[in-house]
Amino acid sequence: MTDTTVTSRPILGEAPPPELPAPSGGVHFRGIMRRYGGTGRPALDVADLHLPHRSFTVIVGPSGCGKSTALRVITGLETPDEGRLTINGVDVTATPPGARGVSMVFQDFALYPHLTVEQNIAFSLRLEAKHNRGRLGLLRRGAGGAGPSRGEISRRVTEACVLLGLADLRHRRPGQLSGGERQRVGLARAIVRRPSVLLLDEPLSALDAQLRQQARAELVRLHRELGNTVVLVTHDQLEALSMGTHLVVMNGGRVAQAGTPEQVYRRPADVFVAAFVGSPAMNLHLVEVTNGGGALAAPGLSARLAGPLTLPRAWLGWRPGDGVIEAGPDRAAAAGGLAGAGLAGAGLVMEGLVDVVEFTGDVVVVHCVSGAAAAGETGEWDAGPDEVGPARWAVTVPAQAGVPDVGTPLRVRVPARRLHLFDPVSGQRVDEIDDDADDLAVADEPT
Ligand SMILES: Nc1ncnc2c1ncn2[C@@H]1O[C@H](COP(=O)(O)OP(=O)(O)OP(=O)(O)O)[C@@H](O)[C@H]1O
Repeated sequence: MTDTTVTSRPILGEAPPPELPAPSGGVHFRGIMRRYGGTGRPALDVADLHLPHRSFTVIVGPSGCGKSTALRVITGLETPDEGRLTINGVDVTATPPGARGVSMVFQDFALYPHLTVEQNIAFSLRLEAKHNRGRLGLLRRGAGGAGPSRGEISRRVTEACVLLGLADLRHRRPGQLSGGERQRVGLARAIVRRPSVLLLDEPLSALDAQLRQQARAELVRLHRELGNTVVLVTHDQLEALSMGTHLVVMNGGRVAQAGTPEQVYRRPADVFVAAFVGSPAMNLHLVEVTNGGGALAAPGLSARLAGPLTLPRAWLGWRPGDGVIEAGPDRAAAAGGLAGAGLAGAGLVMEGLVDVVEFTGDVVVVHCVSGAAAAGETGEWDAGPDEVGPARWAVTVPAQAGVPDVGTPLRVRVPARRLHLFDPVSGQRVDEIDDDADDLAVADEPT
């Protein structure tokens, strides 16, 4: 993780870091705690999180993990019970929302239905001008005073309309716009104030798939053109991984991991992040550590490790896109607990039967079962949290590569550098697999 990304209190870990000088730009959470009702588990508990100046940070996490609370703390709509928030080096913890240089776009865009596009976009600037003139006692004298003048407002509104392709829609009301157009008005209204920080709370969730795709590209382009700091909250895996320069994964009010999308995807810090980030989700198997710590085993699964793993069990993870399908084993091997052939192979070998084939366009997701499930035994198929057994797993293949039939035995090999190991008790990552290294924890070649 680079200096410009983020540090945070680990989910299971030590005390927060000592006082650090605030990074000069961007948004910095320092020991921020927000507890609704003053008791119980905090909705937000962030020891040290820096969203760099001019970055595009995407925040993801399950429902209720504190994403919106984090945005509301940045806007000033929510005051933390503890800690400090700095924006571009200035402590704004006690600064009112309107004076922070922050704009927020909400999920429903919150447009005024009786105002035209142009009036909606100009609204906050007009309010600001009126407020400032009134505050300075200049209203009666009719002077322009502080705040944008009428000409300035008109210029900025025109600029925002052009930037977001709304020039021809200026005189329409929100009810006469499509969802995508409304979304652009919401954005125009936020950027017209020239915020140094732009917050987007699931702004694309109301759009259909095609509009969403266009809107994603528009947001990325807008960020490039405006050069401000953007923070976007989403539930969408594609948005999480594709849009931002930085990704923050939250869980239970805390930052589970922060880094570039690639870092988080390729080296999840714990089993929660591993399971949460990525679609289709990472395959995770609770496995026995065997052979003096040098191998992993479970029904339908075999892996050879380079260095000893000093745990009796581990969570083993691999992404569906990292598996390479080999010639299928015989049905008995797939059903019975792994095939001896796999033991001599590369990092991990999985064997099972094709259960469901999911066509998604260019890629096919092949869902497999192994162990008892593959043998057709009745009862509980999925391994519970304390049971060893890779009952179900998935591998993706290009559609043109040919799709295996349901019921076909399948053998999949996963290179060592694409394996992930986690402590079954703490959930923390325990391997040291490095994308750039040939091999660290798991042997890549047969030994
Ligand atoms: N005003 C409030 N009073 C009491 N509890 C609240 C309040 N607002 C939020 N919470 C609680 O704080 C926690 C975090 O809520 P928050 O809205 O930040 O989550 P979120 O990650 O944005 O969820 P979602 O993805 O569902 O929008 C939740 O447990 C929620 O129930």
